[in-house]
Amino acid sequence: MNLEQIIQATKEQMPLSRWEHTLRVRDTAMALAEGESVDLQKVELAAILHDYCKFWPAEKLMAQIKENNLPEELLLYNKELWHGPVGAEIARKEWAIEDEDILNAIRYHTTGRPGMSPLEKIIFLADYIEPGRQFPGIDKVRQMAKTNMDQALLQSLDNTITFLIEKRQKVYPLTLITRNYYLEQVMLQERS
Ligand SMILES: Nc1ncnc2c1ncn2[C@@H]1O[C@H](COP(=O)(O)OP(=O)(O)O)[C@@H](O)[C@H]1O
Repeated sequence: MNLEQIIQATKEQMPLSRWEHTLRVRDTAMALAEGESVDLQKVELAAILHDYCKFWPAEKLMAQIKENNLPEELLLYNKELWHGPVGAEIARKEWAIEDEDILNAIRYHTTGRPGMSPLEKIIFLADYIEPGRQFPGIDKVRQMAKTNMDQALLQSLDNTITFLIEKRQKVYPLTLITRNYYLEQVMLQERS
């Protein structure tokens, strides 16, 4: 497995604007990783690969979900949720990435999950706050991410859930469970 080959192949999966987003996610993730006990090579690899399948056709993603026995419940929700879990399978099969932490960072970068590792949190937040993102409340999350990643996660999950409710869209239950988990974590931290 060679990073240059992975970079080239990833670039070929997406339009230039999404590749530029990927590079900003990598840079943001590397900055968030400062002072955290994470392997920077893993941060870079997970960031590069996180959107590998983002522009694959829905039929191809659907076939991969079935073929790899991924949760079929995903098919009942927004298509945007499919590329993370499929991306993790592709990273394992095409790029021989066996590191579960990297695979989980790719797998859960859109939905989150309770008990995320530092690497998973970094990729989730970097995707959310990279400098190309512009929406109300983003600067608050950027500030939080510098001092307390759990608080930043909670705020970004709250924002996403509120956004989906306002758009009258279904919320994937794992994201609700994740939000409740991080609310508890933040409340415990505030009490201690
Ligand atoms: N828990 C969820 N349930 C349903 N849809 C969701 C959920 N989380 C995110 N989404 C949808 O996915 C989109 C963002 O997915 P993401 O992987 O971050 O893509 P992008 O990088 O293009 O923002 C949101 O705009 C929303 O429409």
